[in-house]
Parts: sequence; C-alpha cells; structure tokens
Amino acid sequence: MTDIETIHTVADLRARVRGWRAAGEHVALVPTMGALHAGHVALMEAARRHAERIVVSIFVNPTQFAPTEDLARYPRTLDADRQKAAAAGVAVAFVPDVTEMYPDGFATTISLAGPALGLETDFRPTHFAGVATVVAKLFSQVAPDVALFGEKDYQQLAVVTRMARDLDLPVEVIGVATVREPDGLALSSRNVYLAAEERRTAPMLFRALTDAAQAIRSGTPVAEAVEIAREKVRAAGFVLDYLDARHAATLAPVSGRHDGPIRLLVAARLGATRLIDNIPVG
Ligand SMILES: Nc1ncnc2c1ncn2[C@@H]1O[C@H](COP(=O)(O)OP(=O)(O)OP(=O)(O)O)[C@@H](O)[C@H]1O
Ligand SMILES: CC(C)(CO)[C@@H](O)C(=O)[O-]
Ligand code: BAL
Repeated sequence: MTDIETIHTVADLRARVRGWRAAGEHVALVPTMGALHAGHVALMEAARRHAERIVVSIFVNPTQFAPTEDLARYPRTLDADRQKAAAAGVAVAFVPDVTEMYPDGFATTISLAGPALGLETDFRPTHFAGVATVVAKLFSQVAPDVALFGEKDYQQLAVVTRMARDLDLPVEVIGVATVREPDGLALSSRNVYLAAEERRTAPMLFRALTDAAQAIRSGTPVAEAVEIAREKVRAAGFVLDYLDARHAATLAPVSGRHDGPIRLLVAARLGATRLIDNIPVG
C-alpha cells in the first residue's frame, strides 16, 4: 500500500515545511474537505507542475456550514484519501482536528464583498466567511508558494483569489478546470448522496448550461438564454437556487453578451442533494 505522512498539528506542519524550505524546495497547498475523487487528484497533478512538495489539507470545516446543512453526514473517508493523495505524489496530508483550527476563544472572521456578493451568498450567507477564514489560516500555516482550487467551486475560487490579492498574501492562487463524469456531471463529494434516479437527472444541470452558452454565442440575448436554462433545470425536477450569467472575473451581473467574458453559474437541489456547476460562455 502506498502511504503518506499524516500531520495533525500546526507546529509539526511548520517544522516539516521549514525543512523543505531549507533544502530550497517549493511548496504547493491543495485545500480539501476529504472524500477525495478525481477532481481533487487533478488539483494534486496541477500542483506537481509548480512545486516539489505538496500538502493536501483534509478538514471538514464546520464554520462554512450553516446549522441546517450536512456537516454531520458529510462523507469522511480518511484511509482511502491518504492512499489517493500518496498515489498522486503528495508529501503530507494535514489533518487537523477542530480544536487545532479553532482553539477556545477563537474570535476572528474575514469579512468579504466583491465576488462574494450574491449567488451562493444569497443561499448560504455565512459560507464564504467560513471558507475565507479557514483558507487564510491554511495559507498562514503552510506558507505555500501556490495554492490550487477547482473551478467547480467558481465563486469560491474568485473569493479566495480576491482575498489573497487584497490582503497581500504571498501565495499564487491557481484555478484548475472542472473534472466531469462522462455524462457531464461535475465530480463532487456530495454526488454520493444522489439516489439512482437523481443520478440520472443530475447531468441536466451541465446540459442546461451548455445549451445556454451555445445560444448566447449564437446571438440569443443573455437574459433570454438564462431564463430558458432555468426552465429546463426546473422541468428536469430540480429546485433551483440560482442560475445566472456573471462577469467571469468579478462575478458582477452582466447586462449583455458584449460585456466581456461571461460565466454561467448554477446551484440547484435534487431531493436532499445540492449541486453546483458553472461554465464559460466564450
Ligand atoms: N470536479 C472537480 N473538478 C475540479 N476540482 C474540483 C472538483 N470537485 C471539487 N474540486 C475542488 O477540490 C477542492 C476541495 O473541494 P471539496 O473537498 O469541497 O470537494 P467537493 O467535491 O467540491 O465537495 P462538495 O461536494 O463539498 O462541494 C476545491 O478547490 C474544489 O473546487
Ligand atoms: C476550500 C475548502 C477546503 C475550505 O474549507 C472548501 O471550501 C472546499 O473543499 O472547497
Ligand atoms: N466545495 C465547497 C465546500 C462546501 O460546499 O462547503
């Protein structure tokens, strides 16, 4: 069995990274919540192109879940995760417990605007404050040269990129293209929640986005293409949170297709499972 060093404390992690630095090595961070799949492995493979040493963090971060969300049942598969990370050439799995990340008296949260406004925030109002705070902590704990995030969570990637720039964090944030199942469904740890019939419906989300992008490229007004896609998603049996067209870089609303690069983003629920996806129009 391939194995990997697993570190549980910030002090041990810093000591290990110090050793790498002393040897002149570069360090990449891949933050995850575990239940690793081929999407995560793509982040690790991209990381290998930037650094000799890769740290994968595996931490189901409670502060980004609302009390009504799936923190308790979020899939936890640490042994399999460690094997997948080892096979992908990762040096260290950083697996802190909740008290290591949030010691007694923890009282600091990052406040966000810009790309954090709207979309996910309309439905998960405290989510990105939790994400940004834990990611800022991970950046400080690992002090990586680069950190890799999936485009699957496109708004998260935009929020973290903005935060690193705004706070002058000395790390390059790199986005990695979404890895999909053959039928188009974006890989996600939460896909395991889907019942068989829901799994057959799930790729409709990607299809609705793809059709809308094609329509916009062919001259259909953005608002009309978006409305048709919303109807398709609802007709397939989803409860739609949002499906919208935004500026690809800032995530500000767009008024027309000549506004610059556009990203289509969707979040919708199938039974108890909430799925997100996004694609570029251009
Ligand atoms: N299909 C994918 N392709 C590329 N990157 C992905 C994919 N799925 C997740 N990632 C990225 O992996 C990192 C860790 O994500 P996370 O551990 O939350 O996995 P997830 O599959 O997105 O789970 P969830 O179902 O909770 O959204 C994030 O940067 C995320 O964008
Ligand atoms: C970036 C992250 C690991 C922070 O907890 C999480 O939001 C995720 O898995 O995308
Ligand atoms: N991949 C994003 C983590 C979350 O939904 O909480």
